[in-house]
Amino acid sequence: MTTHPALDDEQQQLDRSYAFLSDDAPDLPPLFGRVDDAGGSRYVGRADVRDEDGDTVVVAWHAPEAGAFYQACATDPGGVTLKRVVTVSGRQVIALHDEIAGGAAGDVSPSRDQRPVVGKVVVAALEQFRTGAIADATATLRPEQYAIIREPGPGILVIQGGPGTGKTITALHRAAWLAANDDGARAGGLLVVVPNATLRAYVGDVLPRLGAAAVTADVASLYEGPAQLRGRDARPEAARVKGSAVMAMVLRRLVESADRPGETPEELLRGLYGDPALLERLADDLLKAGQRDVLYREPAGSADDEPWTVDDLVLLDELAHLLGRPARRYGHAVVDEAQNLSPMQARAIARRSRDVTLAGDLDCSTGPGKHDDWSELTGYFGSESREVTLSLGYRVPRPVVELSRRQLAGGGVLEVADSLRDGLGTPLVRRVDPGDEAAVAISAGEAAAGTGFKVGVVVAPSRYDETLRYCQSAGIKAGDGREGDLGQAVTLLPADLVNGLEFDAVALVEPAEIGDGTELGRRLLYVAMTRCTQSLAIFHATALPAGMEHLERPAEPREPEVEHRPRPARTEDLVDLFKLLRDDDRMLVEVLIRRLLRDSLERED
Ligand SMILES: Nc1ncnc2c1ncn2[C@@H]1O[C@H](COP(=O)(O)OP(=O)(O)OP(=O)(O)O)[C@@H](O)[C@H]1O
Repeated sequence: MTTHPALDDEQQQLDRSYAFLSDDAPDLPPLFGRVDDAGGSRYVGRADVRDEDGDTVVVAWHAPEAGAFYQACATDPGGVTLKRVVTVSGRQVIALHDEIAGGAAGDVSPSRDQRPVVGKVVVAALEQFRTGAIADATATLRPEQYAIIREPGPGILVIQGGPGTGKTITALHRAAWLAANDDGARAGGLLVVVPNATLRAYVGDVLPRLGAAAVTADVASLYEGPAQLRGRDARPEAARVKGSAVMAMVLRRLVESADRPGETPEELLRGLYGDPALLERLADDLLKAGQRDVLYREPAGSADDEPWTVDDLVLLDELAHLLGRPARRYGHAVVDEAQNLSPMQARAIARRSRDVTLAGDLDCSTGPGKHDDWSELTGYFGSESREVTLSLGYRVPRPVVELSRRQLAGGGVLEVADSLRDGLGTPLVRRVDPGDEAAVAISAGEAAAGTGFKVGVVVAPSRYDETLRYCQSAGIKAGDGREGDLGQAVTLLPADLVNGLEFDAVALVEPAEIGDGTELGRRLLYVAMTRCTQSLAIFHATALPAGMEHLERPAEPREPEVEHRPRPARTEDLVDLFKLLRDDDRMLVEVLIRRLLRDSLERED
C-alpha cells in the first residue's frame, strides 16, 4: 500500500486548524482542500479559521480566496499548481487526492467514452454507499457548478439539468453562497423551498453543515396559520384546479363577498368548498362545472379536522395575504424541484421573494400540471430570467439513463446527460405471480440492503398503504418514505414522492400501475427509474408499460430447473454462468462483486 508523501504535513495542518476552532465547533473537519497558485497556498474548509493573530489558517469555501480551488480542474488548471482534496475521518487525514499536481492533471479518472476527465476523488465520492441524506459534495464541486453557485443574486435564475446532474446540490450551495455574499440575502434572509417533508428530510443537513443561515420550508409549511397538512387530493384534477392561476381571482372575489368580518382563511375556504352555490356564483366564468365539482368537500366538524392538502394550504396563504396579513419577506428564495410548482405555489413564493433560484427539470414534472417552458413559472416572479444547464450526470448509470429516456414523449426537453456512472449494468426484470410483486421486490431489496446498499422500493401511490401494511404485518423494517423516514436500509415510497431522492438500488413494483399510459404516469415512471446510483430492478405481474415492453420475458419457473440449463462450455466463463442466475441472486452477486472490487482497489491504494 502506498501512502501519499504529504500525508503527515497535511495532518499537521489539520491539527493546527482544529486547535483554533471554538470549543462548540461541530465535529466536522475544518478543512477539506488545498490550492496552490501564484498567490501562495490556501487551505479550504466550510468556514474561515484564524490563528491567535487573526491570520487566516483556512479560508471558507465561499470566500473569493477559495475561488481557484473550484475554478481549476485537471483539463484546465489555469495558474493552479496544486489542487488537493483532503479526506478526513475521526480527525485523521486518511487520503489525499491531487486533481492537479505540478500544474498538470494529477489523480484523475481515465479518459474514455468522451466522458469528461474528473478528479478520482469525485469518482470515489460516487462509489460511497448512499446514506439516506444527500451526499456531501462541497469538496468536489465542479467548475461549472461553482460558476452557477456564484451567479449574481438579484433576478431569476433557472438551474436545469437531467436527473442526477447536481441541480439540488448546486442550488443548496448557491443558497449558502448567497447567504454569505449577497447583500439582499444577507439583509433580508434566505428561504429554501422544497416540495415536501420527505425531500426536506433528505436535504436538511446541507445548509447547517455549511453554516448557512437559511429558513428551509416545504411548500405546505409556507403557510403560517393554524391549519396543518393532513390530507392528499386523491384526484389529480382537484389538485390541478386548486393550483391553477384562476384561483387567485376566485379567492379575491370570496374575500370581497364575505359578509362576516373577521373570518379566518380557514373558515372562508371551508365555506367555499362546502357550498357549490357560492362557488358557482363566484367562479361561474372562471371554472367549468366539472372543475367546480372537484372542489366540493363536505365541511369537517371543525377547521382543525379538515383534511387540508398542500394545495389547500397554499390557497389559505393566498387568503391570508388578501386579508391583509403579509407573508414574511426574504432577500432571496431558492426552490428545488421547481418544475412541480403550481401557479398558486409560485405566487406564494413570489410573495416572499422576487429574487429566486429555481432548480428543476421540466421532464420530471410530476405535479398535477406540467409546464412546457420555464417562462410559465418565471413570469410569477418577474419578466427577466436566466437559464443555466448542468449536463454531467452524477447519479444514474448509463444503461438506466437509456431505458428511462424511453418514457419521455419526443425524447424529452433536455439533451441526455453524460453520466459518470456505469452502475451494475442493465436493469433486472422479473415477472412474478400476481399478488407477489411487492413482497418479492421487498425481499430482493432486503437482500441488496444486506450488503450495504440503500434501497428504495417504489410503488404506485394507490398501492402504498397496502404495501406498508404488508411490511408491518410481516415484521419487515422498511422505512415509511411518505413520512420522511429515509434512515432504514430499505425505504418504501410512493412514486409521486420520489422526486429529488437517491438510492443505491431501486426496486420498481408493477411499473404499469405507475406509468398508467397517461403522460403524467410516464413522467412518474421516468422519475422513479432515475433514482438509483447502481442498479434498477423491475418486478411485475402484468404486462410491462410502453417503453419497457422489449424487456418482457416469460414467467420463470419457481424452482430453477438446473438439469435443463445448458452448462457453460468453459468453467472459467463466469459471464455465462452469471447469466444463468435468477434475477434476485444476480442482484446479490453483483453487489458482492462490486464490494470485492472496491475492497481490492482500496487495498491497492
Ligand atoms: N461535484 C460533485 N461531486 C460529488 N458528488 C456530486 C457532485 N455533484 C453532484 N453530486 C452528487 O450527485 C448526486 C445527484 O445530485 P443532485 O441530487 O443534486 O442531482 P439533481 O440534478 O438535483 O437530481 P434530481 O433532479 O434527479 O433529483 C448527489 O448524490 C450529489 O451529492
